[in-house]
Amino acid sequence: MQRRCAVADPHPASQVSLKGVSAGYARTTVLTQLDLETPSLVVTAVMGPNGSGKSTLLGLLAGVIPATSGTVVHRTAVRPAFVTQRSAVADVLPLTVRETVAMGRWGRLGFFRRPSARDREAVETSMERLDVAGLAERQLGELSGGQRQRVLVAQGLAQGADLLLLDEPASALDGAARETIARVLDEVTGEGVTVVQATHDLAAARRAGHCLLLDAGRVVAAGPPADVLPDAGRVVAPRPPADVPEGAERERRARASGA
Ligand SMILES: Nc1ncnc2c1ncn2[C@@H]1O[C@H](COP(=O)(O)OP(=O)(O)OP(=O)(O)O)[C@@H](O)[C@H]1O
Repeated sequence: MQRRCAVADPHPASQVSLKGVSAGYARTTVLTQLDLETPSLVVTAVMGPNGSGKSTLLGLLAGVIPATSGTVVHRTAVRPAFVTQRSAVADVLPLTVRETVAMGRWGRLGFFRRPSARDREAVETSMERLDVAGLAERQLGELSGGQRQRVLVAQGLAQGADLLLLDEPASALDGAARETIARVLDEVTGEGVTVVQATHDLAAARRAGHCLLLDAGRVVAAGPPADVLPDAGRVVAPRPPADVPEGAERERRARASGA
């Protein structure tokens, strides 16, 4: 496989281009022969049923899961910010909210450099935007799931990357906090950031500029939400058990519907 970072991009409209990409884990191939583009400076929503490969795709875009074949071309060489639902480091260290968000700057600081005024400003601004500045001195471990989720998004934002990858950023949130995150994601696309988020939230996907629908590790639809989301019910609906042949399942449904 090839991972290339090009500054003079032949496809400036794409933040990341995948061609014939397969990827997965030690004994499992999850993503199969993916061809896709994530458009620059918009929010892309990645949807699909449980196990369809959304998190694996984000890991691939983040560079933490290698492609086993195909090419992955990033528009720039800047390291993407990757926000997962849990942070392994923050889980084991007794960190305050401010320290957790400041971890987003570590990649820029190197080991010995002290945070500059710009680093501190990025941390404070990110906390304010995600509405967690009032929690700055609290320990991360004392927060509710929704507060914690917003802190992790603030950490991703503080990194200052041009590609922000989020794995179900709103899963533990109430309506107001969802709105805060959705608004911030919209805003940052106007500030030079491309956003890709995996989500089961249809409202978040409708609001996105671009949608990718995955099923069983393949892209089954891609495009503007209005074109892609009518298919969401079909793909998100549970599939028949693997051992039931398709024809038998069709007959079972026909009998159940009285047809
Ligand atoms: N660390 C891992 N090792 C081996 N297999 C994994 C690992 N993580 C995920 N998988 C498998 O990869 C497949 C895709 O998982 P993935 O987490 O990418 O799906 P998803 O669409 O994000 O699911 P969900 O909606 O439940 O979050 C699943 O079959 C899962 O069991």
